[in-house]
Amino acid sequence: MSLPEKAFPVSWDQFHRDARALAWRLSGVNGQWKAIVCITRGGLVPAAIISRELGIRLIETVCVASYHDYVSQGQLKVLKDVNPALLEDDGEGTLIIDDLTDTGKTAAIVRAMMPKAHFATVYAKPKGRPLVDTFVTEVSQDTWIYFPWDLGFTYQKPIAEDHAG
Ligand SMILES: O=P(O)(O)OC[C@H]1O[C@H](OP(=O)(O)OP(=O)(O)O)[C@H](O)[C@@H]1O
Ligand code: HPA
Ligand SMILES: [Mg+2]
Repeated sequence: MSLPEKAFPVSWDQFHRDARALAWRLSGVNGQWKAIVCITRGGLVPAAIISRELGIRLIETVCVASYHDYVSQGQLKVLKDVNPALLEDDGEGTLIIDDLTDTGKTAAIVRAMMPKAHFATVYAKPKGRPLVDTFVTEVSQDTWIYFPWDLGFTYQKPIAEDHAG
């Protein structure tokens, strides 16, 4: 297993600001969303922030798992489908939320369930970007985003020591 070249660590504060920025963008897209479908587990945190900002109280989940460790993506498994009531009208008026899109495979599976829904993520990498309607920040494909719920405080070597032969 090889780690991606670049690291993009995100603090709670930064994540809150970025998720709020996503809510601002979404508020300009549609007056009123019927419901949020959040893709667990990563979509749970931005969905909480966006539901608060946009006053959306109907929250549904679709449970998808794929990454077994940091980098390698296994077979995608849908552990729980969306409530069938939300699949009527092909998901029109529904907002799908995830923390990020990377290869776009998760987005493609969930989009196929609700083709008319609006798909939004906080972060996007180039391969997944065409599958997302609204996002806030793009990072390169060779970057790994470290979310605050996966991090703890650790000692950081000075940059100069990293470069020393
Ligand atoms: O665009 P893709 O290459 O499909 O990757 C993006 C997905 O990968 C991560 O979820 P993961 O499956 O690791 O599960 P988690 O949300 O429970 O951490 C992330 O939260 C996205 O849902
Ligand atoms: O860059 C990432 N960070 C965290 N989880 C992920 N799942 C796919 N890509 C990523
Ligand atoms: Mg996820």
